[in-house]
Amino acid sequence: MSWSKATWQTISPIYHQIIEMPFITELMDGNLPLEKFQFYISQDSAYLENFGRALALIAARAYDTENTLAFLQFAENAIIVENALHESYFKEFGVSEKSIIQPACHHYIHYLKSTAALENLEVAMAAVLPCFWIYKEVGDYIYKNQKSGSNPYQAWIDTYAGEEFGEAVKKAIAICDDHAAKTSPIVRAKMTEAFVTASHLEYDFWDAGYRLRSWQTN
Ligand SMILES: Cc1ncc(CO)c(N)n1
Repeated sequence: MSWSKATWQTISPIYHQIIEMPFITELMDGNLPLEKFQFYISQDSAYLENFGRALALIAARAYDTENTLAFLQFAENAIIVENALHESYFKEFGVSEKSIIQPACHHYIHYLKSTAALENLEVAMAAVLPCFWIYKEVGDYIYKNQKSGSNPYQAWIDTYAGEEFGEAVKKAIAICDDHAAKTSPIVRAKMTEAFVTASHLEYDFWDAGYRLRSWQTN
């Protein structure tokens, strides 16, 4: 079995917990409170900027130009999506400019950046994979199961269920499988561990959005 198939089986319980989260079910039904969506997109803007930086770092470390190019394109795309958040969603949903990076987002982006900088390249690639793959699965799930009628979050839903994102996800999975096949069992196990950790952080990111989890300052 490929590394990616085996690893997806490992995180399957986390994925199933994610699609049952109130953030996801309410987003799907269109009744997620605006305040929660606003919190989420303001944090996701910071996330995407730093996800792009982690991807660019992996691009610089790649073993050949083909993989450098693939990760540069992923990085560029993360920045393009971040720009779209600013251009349309921030205005549409009344989100003000840059906000403070709150705990779940802070944890996730620093995990990705330190892994991209300090761990084996293969492990770094595995750490960023859930950001692609879980979003694709969640995007498709929401798209298929949404109620008919208007949903204020429709444009957001369409972004991640789209074909273009699907192609990028397939490519990222194939690159990880290729690297997993060529590396040692020890590094492969660390790849799996990184994928599991990032999957937990994906869960936590939505959970923080639903609970509006912020730094405690009193
Ligand atoms: C937290 C998070 N993970 C993954 C994606 C998809 O790139 C995103 N926009 N936000």
